[in-house]
Amino acid sequence: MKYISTRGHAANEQFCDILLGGLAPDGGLYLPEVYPQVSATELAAWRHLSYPELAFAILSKYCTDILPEELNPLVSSTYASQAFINARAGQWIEDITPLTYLGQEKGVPLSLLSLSNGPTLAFKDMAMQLLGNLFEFILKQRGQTLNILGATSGDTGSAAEYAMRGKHGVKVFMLSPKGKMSAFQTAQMFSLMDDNIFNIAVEGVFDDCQDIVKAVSNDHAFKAAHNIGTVNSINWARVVAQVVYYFKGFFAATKNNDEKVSFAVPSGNFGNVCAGHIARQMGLPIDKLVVATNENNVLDEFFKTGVYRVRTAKDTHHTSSPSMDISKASNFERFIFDLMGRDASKTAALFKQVETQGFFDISGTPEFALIEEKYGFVSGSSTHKQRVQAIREVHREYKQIIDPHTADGVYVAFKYLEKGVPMVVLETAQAAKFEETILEALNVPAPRPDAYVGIEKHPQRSVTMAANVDLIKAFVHERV
Ligand SMILES: Cc1ncc(COP(=O)(O)O)c(C=O)c1O
Ligand SMILES: N[C@@H](CCOP(=O)(O)O)C(=O)O
Repeated sequence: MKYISTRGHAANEQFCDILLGGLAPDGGLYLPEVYPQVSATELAAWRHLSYPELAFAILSKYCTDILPEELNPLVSSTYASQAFINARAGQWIEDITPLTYLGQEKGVPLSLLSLSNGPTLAFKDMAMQLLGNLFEFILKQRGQTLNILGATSGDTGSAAEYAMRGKHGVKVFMLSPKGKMSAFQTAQMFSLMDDNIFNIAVEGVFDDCQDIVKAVSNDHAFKAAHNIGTVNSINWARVVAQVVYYFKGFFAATKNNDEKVSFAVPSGNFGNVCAGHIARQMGLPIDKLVVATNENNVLDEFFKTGVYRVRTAKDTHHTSSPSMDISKASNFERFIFDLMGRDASKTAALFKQVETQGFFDISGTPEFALIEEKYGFVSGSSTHKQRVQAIREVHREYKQIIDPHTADGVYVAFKYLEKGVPMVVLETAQAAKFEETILEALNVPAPRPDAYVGIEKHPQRSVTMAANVDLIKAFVHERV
């Protein structure tokens, strides 16, 4: 399998190279040159696979430069490991992503696909645990080291740091927006004292952090001299690992492969729902992909109007679903590339316009007309009040405590219920990570795994820096 850039000016690469490289050298994002198709026979055979077996079946279509006998143990040691043991009840969750059936909403089966059973209690662990093992394997094979520069709005950071702790030859430099993550998320990252982990609190918003990561990656000389890699969903490996649970969720929500399922996906950087788009392109019978945003509704606005208008830091809201406080969704470019018929020059022109004018407008074009019909995308957004209401409702009706991001998904999912199509909401984090909002909604804290009781009181270590590319580069340079 070869990988191409959405901007069309980078050499085609193999999986292991783009895993280490992250952003393409022309500033684009990598995608496979074709999406492998899953035949009806294959889909029938996959229905009964365990999570590690399914992950291997899917990943072996993409990681073609890793021998199957090497990939299989990496995948099974990731998804059959102790990493997924602690999350809820202190037991290993064999399904890894269990589906919880909530009930019938307006005659439609409604379920939660629980993705937060990994070590940091958010869906990012699903891909990040695999990335940690893949990095270690490839770096050892090549005798190289890697310095990861990442951006987080709360969950990618801790998932990456927990996955890379103690990994030989890997250092992590993680940028987060100062004071904008929940107390739990902050403590989870900043209480790590490992020598290979550096937490940098940036005076700005998540988009400033992501811009810095992209600017450093686009400085090819610096990137090469400092072995810079990335763990954000800029990195294709993150997205492809997330494709697996759409298949698992589909099988769990249906009895046979003639049925269809809709997925509601709490969205910010568009990585999670982009994985759903890839699964659909591979032939998974997905009806709708429901993009749910919070008050930072850039994506909702696009899917409703065809105008993609990014916001400045000043216009980015600090909300109670803070991990989705994103106004420049980096993976969106992958979808636009597909929507534009994989025309890299059109894609590059649109994102050039975003850089220079802050928006593009494809309303009235034949491509925009295809979005729902051909690609199944619909969208909605929620406010703080609506999220709190959704948390209360799910607790009252179904006895489940959901986190505010999942609540965004539930709220928007209700608008797209369709007879005969089960609706699966992706549960993207455990409620314990957002105690303040849970207390506001339910007056009781969400249960926490033992390992996290009192984490906010642990000593913390981080440095604060201005949102300045040169300062961050100097910081990295001094430590690698
Ligand atoms: C808990 C949670 N929900 C939803 C999202 C949004 O996912 P994505 O950025 O892949 O759209 C994030 C962050 O990415 C998150 O941490
Ligand atoms: N919501 C994320 C932001 C980064 O997204 P990513 O999927 O591109 O890593 C976070 O919690 O950090």
